[in-house]
Amino acid sequence: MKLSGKVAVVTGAAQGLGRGFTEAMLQQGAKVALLDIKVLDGRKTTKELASQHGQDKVLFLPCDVTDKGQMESAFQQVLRHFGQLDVVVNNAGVSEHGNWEMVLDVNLRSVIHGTLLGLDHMSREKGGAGGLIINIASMAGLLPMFHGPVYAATKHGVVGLSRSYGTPFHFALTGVRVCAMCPTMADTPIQPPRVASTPEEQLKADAHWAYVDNQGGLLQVSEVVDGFLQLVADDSKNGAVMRITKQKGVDYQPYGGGGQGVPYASRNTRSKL
Ligand SMILES: NC(=O)c1ccc[n+]([C@@H]2O[C@H](COP(=O)([O-])OP(=O)(O)OC[C@H]3O[C@@H](n4cnc5c(N)ncnc54)[C@H](O)[C@@H]3O)[C@@H](O)[C@H]2O)c1
Ligand SMILES: CCCCC/C=C\C=C\[C@H](O)C/C=C\C/C=C\CCCC(=O)O
Repeated sequence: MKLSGKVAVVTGAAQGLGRGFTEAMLQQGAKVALLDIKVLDGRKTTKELASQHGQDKVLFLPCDVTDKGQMESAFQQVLRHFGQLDVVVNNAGVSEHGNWEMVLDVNLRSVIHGTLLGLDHMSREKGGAGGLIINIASMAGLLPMFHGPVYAATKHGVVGLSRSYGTPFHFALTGVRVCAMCPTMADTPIQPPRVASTPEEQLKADAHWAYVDNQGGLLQVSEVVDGFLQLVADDSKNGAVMRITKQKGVDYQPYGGGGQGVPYASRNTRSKL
């Protein structure tokens, strides 16, 4: 997809990877709605981006992605403000912590909801023009993570969701590509400090940073953004799961076939479009 003239929604856009994706899309001529629960940071980021790219190119909407009403209202406001929607980036996420239900709500439930809203507004079968949904998973969506079992479970869920909506069966109806990105550890505020406040936390932090150092350090946000732009540009990628690591850079998780809905989509669904 060429981004010039397109409209995107990015959740968790106030900082980190979400800010990076937003900035990159603005540079390529898109307009972007930034959604985040951090209102002060979101406003500050949006102001900075507006001064570089133009006030008419950005819109900040305070939004807790776990609140279904707030998400629905945010999507409505984007359509009212910009008049169209072409790209949804479900990026907001939190790392593992004591409240596992909250990790599940932010990292998986809200991504499912954001995907369904994106499909509602962009699907050809519902009068939309088609589009692109990129769900930000993690290498923890493909590997176990000893200090993040719930985090890993949510990211595995994001990969399964994206692969399933990214099948020919759905694309024939919607014209919406759905893909997932799986970066390894990246240099954003989500990373824990090297020095923790309790011995138990220190044990985890030491193991975490030993893993990061052993992998060649943290990815820079720009390395993840480069992969993101490749995925946006390549219209042949649907249901694709992009990996980004220090060792191999950008590549795709290989999968066998199955569960694609191809015979049904080609025999029945396609002929109705
Ligand atoms: N940094 C990494 O190592 C890494 C690696 C792989 C995947 N990821 C994933 O990338 C995504 C972005 O992470 P990041 O590293 O930029 O982290 P980050 O903490 O810098 O940014 C996350 C953003 O999400 C927002 N957010 C959190 N909960 C929210 C909610 N309920 N409603 C709205 N916004 C909310 C935060 O306010 C923040 O702005 C996450 O899904 C994360 O799991 C991160
Ligand atoms: C001590 C708490 C660490 C919290 C780390 C925070 C966020 C990291 C998020 C990334 O999405 C994780 C990315 C890749 C990790 C994948 C597998 C790790 C395997 C090794 C391990 O178990 O640590």
